[in-house]
Amino acid sequence: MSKITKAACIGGGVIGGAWAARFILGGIDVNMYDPHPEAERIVGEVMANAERAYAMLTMAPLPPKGKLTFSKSIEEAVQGADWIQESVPERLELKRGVITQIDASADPKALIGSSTSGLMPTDLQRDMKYPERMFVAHPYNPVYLLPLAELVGGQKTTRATLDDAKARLATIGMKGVIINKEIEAFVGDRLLEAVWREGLWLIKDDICDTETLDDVIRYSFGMRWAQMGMFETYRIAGGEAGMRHFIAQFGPCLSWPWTKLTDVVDLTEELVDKIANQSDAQSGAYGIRELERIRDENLVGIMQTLKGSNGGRGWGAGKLLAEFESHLWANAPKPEAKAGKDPLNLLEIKVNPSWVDYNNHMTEYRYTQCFADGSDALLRLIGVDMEYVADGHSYYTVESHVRLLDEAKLGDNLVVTMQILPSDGKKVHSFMWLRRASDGALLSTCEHLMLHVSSKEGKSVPPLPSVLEKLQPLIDAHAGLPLPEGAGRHVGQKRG
Ligand SMILES: NC(=O)C1=CN([C@@H]2O[C@H](COP(=O)(O)OP(=O)(O)OC[C@H]3O[C@@H](n4cnc5c(N)ncnc54)[C@H](O)[C@@H]3O)[C@@H](O)[C@H]2O)C=CC1
Ligand SMILES: C[N+](C)(C)CC(=O)CC(=O)[O-]
Repeated sequence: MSKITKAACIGGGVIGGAWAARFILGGIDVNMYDPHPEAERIVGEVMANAERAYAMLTMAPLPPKGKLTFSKSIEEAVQGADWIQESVPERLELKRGVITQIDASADPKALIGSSTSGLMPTDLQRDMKYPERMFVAHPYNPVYLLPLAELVGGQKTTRATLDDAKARLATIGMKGVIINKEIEAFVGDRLLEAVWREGLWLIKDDICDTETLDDVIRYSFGMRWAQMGMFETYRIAGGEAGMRHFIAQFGPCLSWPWTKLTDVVDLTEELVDKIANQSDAQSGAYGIRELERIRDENLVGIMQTLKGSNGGRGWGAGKLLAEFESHLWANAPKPEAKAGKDPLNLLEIKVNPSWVDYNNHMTEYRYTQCFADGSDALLRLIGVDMEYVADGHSYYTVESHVRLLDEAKLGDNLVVTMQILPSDGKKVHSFMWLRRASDGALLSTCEHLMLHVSSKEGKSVPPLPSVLEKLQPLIDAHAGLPLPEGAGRHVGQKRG
């Protein structure tokens, strides 16, 4: 599969900095050019928030981080890059000049994406020598978490360029959506501008203030839109008769009309003051980076929930996250099952902010998650991968007993180790320990029982030989070990 091996980011503000973070956390080296005197600080702060977000987002093994280098010119930045992302301010002349400069210095085969929110790619590629490789890759803020990029070609862009861009974006967890025809503001910003335009009228006309307007969005259709778009949502709203009934009922309202969409609000100084003051009253208690972190935690939670939706198959951005994680696992170095008398070292995990509860320590079900992920790590070790599961074989957990012995705190690095208790492969009985990495303190234990099943036959069966030949040496190596303290306990039994 084609991938991005080296990227250049031209412009490192809100969007360019976050593109750089997406590339770097995807294991890609980035050359950045931005003449802003504080570009390194700004990109560094975006990078820190992005790393924090990824630690919450996924347990899958990210590749080693790419290297970030600041360049002194566009010419220097684009050397060796096979993906160049332009993210300079939204002014046609400036962007066209920058893109023409990139074109003149870059490898003629390198792809050149523009982050423009609405300019036409045909206008941007006008002066290029190799315009066929230039397109709009319009992302959404924050680029390191939101996976969409609208891919829009100009008159001289080839279809192969757009297909290639889409395939490469998939390797960094992004969904490239190819837009059929070029149009100002593409699809997303056309929709957003309609809502934004109407919102400005509602504030100007004192129908509501900024906080009320935002509450209307976030307590209602904002949540719906994270998981289904407008058409799927309205299909459901049509009841059993679906979309046709919905249009029959609400179509006529469009001409009443309920919007002022054709009118543009005059952004007078008075209106800008009004909006800015209301916005300060609404959110001024938080700094921008703080708001970014809150936003990121919420987005991570939404994506993780969507990953578990639809009977575990995932939905929308959550399905994409699951596919990205499979890609990461498939590309990670394969762990080897080393048989020996020591407990198996299975997993290292960091306690992230969304795991901490009102008692200010890791909430109880996350202990269980650590052990579930620990037993998944054992399964990877013995060759139970997605292919094996797709073939109709798997292990199901049938029993587990977790003891909470000490508190895991925000930011702690945790380690899961395992001793395999007497088992025959069809049954895997184990004992796991969760320890704090810094001082080895024991925080929790779990006694755990899994059965190997044939999902086609709906019953427990022995594992296939390919798995048993990796598992048996581990079982044998631990066979003579004494039972760990805590194994075989019942709930409420005194320690000792
Ligand atoms: N902010 C947003 O929510 C989104 C913005 N975009 C698009 O991304 C692009 C950048 O927007 P932002 O990052 O928000 O702007 P920004 O103002 O945060 O960043 C622009 C950066 O470009 C740098 N710059 C200016 N001239 C340059 C040059 N000649 N060469 C290299 N760097 C130069 C500036 O120093 C600045 O750091 C725009 O096209 C915008 O429409 C796209 C999606 C969302
Ligand atoms: C406001 N904006 C036009 C720059 C917004 C975008 O382009 C996309 C986004 O992230 O909302």
